Amino acid sequence: MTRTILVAGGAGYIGSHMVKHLLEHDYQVIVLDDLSKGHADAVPSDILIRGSIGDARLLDQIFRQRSIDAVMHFAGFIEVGESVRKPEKYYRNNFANTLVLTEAMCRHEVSRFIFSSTAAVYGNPLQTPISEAHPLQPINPYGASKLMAEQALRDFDHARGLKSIVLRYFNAAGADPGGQLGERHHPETHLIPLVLDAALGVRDAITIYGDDYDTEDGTCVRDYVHVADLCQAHRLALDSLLSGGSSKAYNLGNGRGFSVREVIDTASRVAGRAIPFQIGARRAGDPARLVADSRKIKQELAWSPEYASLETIIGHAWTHRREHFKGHGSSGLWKPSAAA
Ligand SMILES: NC(=O)c1ccc[n+]([C@@H]2O[C@H](COP(=O)([O-])OP(=O)(O)OC[C@H]3O[C@@H](n4cnc5c(N)ncnc54)[C@H](O)[C@@H]3O)[C@@H](O)[C@H]2O)c1
Ligand SMILES: O=c1ccn([C@@H]2O[C@H](COP(=O)(O)OP(=O)(O)O[C@H]3O[C@H](CO)[C@@H](O)[C@H](O)[C@H]3O)[C@@H](O)[C@H]2O)c(=O)[nH]1
Repeated sequence: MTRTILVAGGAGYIGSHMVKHLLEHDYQVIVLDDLSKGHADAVPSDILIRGSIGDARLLDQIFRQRSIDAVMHFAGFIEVGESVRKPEKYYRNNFANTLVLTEAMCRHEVSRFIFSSTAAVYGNPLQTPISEAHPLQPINPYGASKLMAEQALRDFDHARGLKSIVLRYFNAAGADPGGQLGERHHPETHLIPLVLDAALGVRDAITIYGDDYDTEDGTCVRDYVHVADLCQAHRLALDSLLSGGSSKAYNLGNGRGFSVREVIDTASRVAGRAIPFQIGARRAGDPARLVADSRKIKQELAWSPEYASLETIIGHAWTHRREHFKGHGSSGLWKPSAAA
């Protein structure tokens, strides 16, 4: 039986890779995205509904018209620094609008939900690697807004039988191994695409945010996880819920940290050129080291990352970014005809 999945935020970076992955695995897909950050050309036009997860009437219409088996929820705002300056924006979109979505699901008896959460729910780690048992102590409104949504999901399960799998990504990175999709945030704040822009000469240099941390080379250490491996984890989570599995939360990372300097060195090797950098001040709110313990999802759902090497992650990002700046349209290189 073909299952139909509503992908909220499916025109964004991770969501668009997920849409492609689901279509390749014979799911029917409907994308709901308000295009506040996403790109219409990242998904097939015949499955895209432009609108907000905060629009209860639109949601009622969608759930009435289509028989939806599960919802994957990528929609949200993602910039930690902005969340500190404009907390209301994050609590409204990441928390309140998530509530609108889950309430609509309950009205229409759609009971399986996969939620994009983040390592930011842990705050400053008390120890690394970080397992799911680590205390949840976010230090910024972005992480707090995601944690509030997680808490609501626990209560919705208890009161309404909404089964959810919460996936806490560490640093999502890389691009579609087929080269058709990639990361296109505006503004881009993530390290790997910015480093590659410096390699391409699109920016003069990359600024390293602090080299006086308590790490091997003084720069921050992060756990980079390939977007395609995130997609695999989502599909395993979906299959678990569709076969009657219970609500869970899982970390997604490779369990190995790389410093900012190591990322720049690896990108230099991948791109075959020196990458100019300068040392800048620390960025507020950056923990020194974030590394995931992802054994739980490996044990329980048999998640098995295919692209764990940093070289591969950066290699795929490089392939996409180079094409993007060569002027291949807006890099919506994927023109599938698959329809829901
Ligand atoms: N990128 C990362 O490293 C990372 C790490 C941890 C967690 N996450 C989470 O993963 C999810 C996806 O991240 P991303 O990097 O793909 O971000 P993104 O900005 O590329 O994608 C988010 C998408 O959601 C859409 N959107 C936002 N608000 C909406 C609304 N109210 N209604 C409908 N659509 C809406 C945007 O237009 C965009 O297409 C986010 O929830 C983010 O918090 C990302
Ligand atoms: O120009 C830059 C950009 C970043 N960094 C550093 O590079 C590392 C990675 O930064 P970035 O790519 O911005 O990711 P994070 O701030 O680690 O946040 C990502 O990873 C978190 C989980 O680990 C998620 O919660 C966030 O949503 C996601 O954006 C950090 O130490 C930054 O200080 C720089 O030195 N220079």
